Amino acid sequence: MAGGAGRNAARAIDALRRGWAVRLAADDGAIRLMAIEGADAVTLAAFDPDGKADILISAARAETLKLANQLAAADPERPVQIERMPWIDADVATSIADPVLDLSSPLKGPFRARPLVSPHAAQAALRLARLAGILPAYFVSEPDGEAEVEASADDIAAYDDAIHLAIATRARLPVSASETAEIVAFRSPDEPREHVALIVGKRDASPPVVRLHSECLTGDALGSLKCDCGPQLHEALHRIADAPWGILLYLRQEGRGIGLVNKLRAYAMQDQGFDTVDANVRLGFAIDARDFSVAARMLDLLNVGTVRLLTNNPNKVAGLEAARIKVAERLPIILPANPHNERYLATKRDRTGHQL
Ligand SMILES: Nc1nc2c(ncn2[C@@H]2O[C@H](COP(=O)(O)OP(=O)(O)OP(=O)(O)O)[C@@H](O)[C@H]2O)c(=O)[nH]1
Ligand SMILES: [Zn+2]
Repeated sequence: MAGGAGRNAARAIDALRRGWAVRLAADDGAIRLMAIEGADAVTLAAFDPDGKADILISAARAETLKLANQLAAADPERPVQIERMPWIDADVATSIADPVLDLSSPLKGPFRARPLVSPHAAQAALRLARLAGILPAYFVSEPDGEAEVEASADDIAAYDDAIHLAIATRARLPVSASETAEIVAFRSPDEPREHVALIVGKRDASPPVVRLHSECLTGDALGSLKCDCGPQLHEALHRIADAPWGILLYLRQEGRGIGLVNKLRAYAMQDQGFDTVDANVRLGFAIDARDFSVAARMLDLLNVGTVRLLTNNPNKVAGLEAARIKVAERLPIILPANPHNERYLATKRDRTGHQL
């Protein structure tokens, strides 16, 4: 989709992060949005001088706000529009948007749900929030004639499609696990995240040992003990180095695809007692927002059709196979727990199907 669609989605992401209005169109209508995250009295007055804009949130957030009994069909994918009350200013809206604040700012209410103007545009809006790495919560109004940033639900749906990903460059990269490794960088004209592959060992006809590693700044770079990412990354590199050959794909899917800031919000929720699954859901995201077709595309570009996959996650196997990469073997990668990640690992085992 290089070109128009990518440009529209990129502009919409940029606009939302800056607190600017976006007009989002779908086959069933159009809406005008401003992210609640970062909104203040001034930006809100500019977006909505009459104080009439409603609020758009995820179904999960609506449930926490005790709106579930007002929803026609309890569809977890369907966003919920809350009627704007005079007492909902930018600060109250922020407490509606951000579940991390629930303990410190008990919620006002009651809230009233209203029919969605355009359910498809509203759904695209929530997807756009994940792509922008912001909370899925907006001020929403009917579009007026003003020229604004405009995007369509189709633009948003196509945004992180890996189809235009290509190899940008490659170079020798000696690493502690292997002095002869080669790094390959991938880039897409459609979106800014640059994925990399580290190829270790001498390529032969056997299927390589492959690790799909999703970015985790806290675990990979800071030595976080809350997850198993850092030790898994290093173990994977050594296991690959011990094999005839292999590839580590470093995927820029921070926080299982919700971005660093939202992951840290999920951590704040975990500080309040929620587990990793409930924290994601309460924020208004899927339990796992990753799409592994990007990894399949990278393997295609490296002319690899069959892999031996280092993972405990059956969804990674299924994701590759759905994208026509054959997984000849799944190799477990299990590391000892520590007191800080015990519960996280147990949740992966008990609630997300990890084979641990
Ligand atoms: N949203 C969210 N993301 C997290 C949390 N803890 C870790 N992550 C992210 O989860 C991802 C972990 O990815 P992987 O280790 O590749 O995948 P996995 O699903 O655990 O599967 P394995 O291949 O078995 O390790 C990284 O993107 C982390 O940033 C959390 O509590 N919340
Ligand atoms: Zn991690």
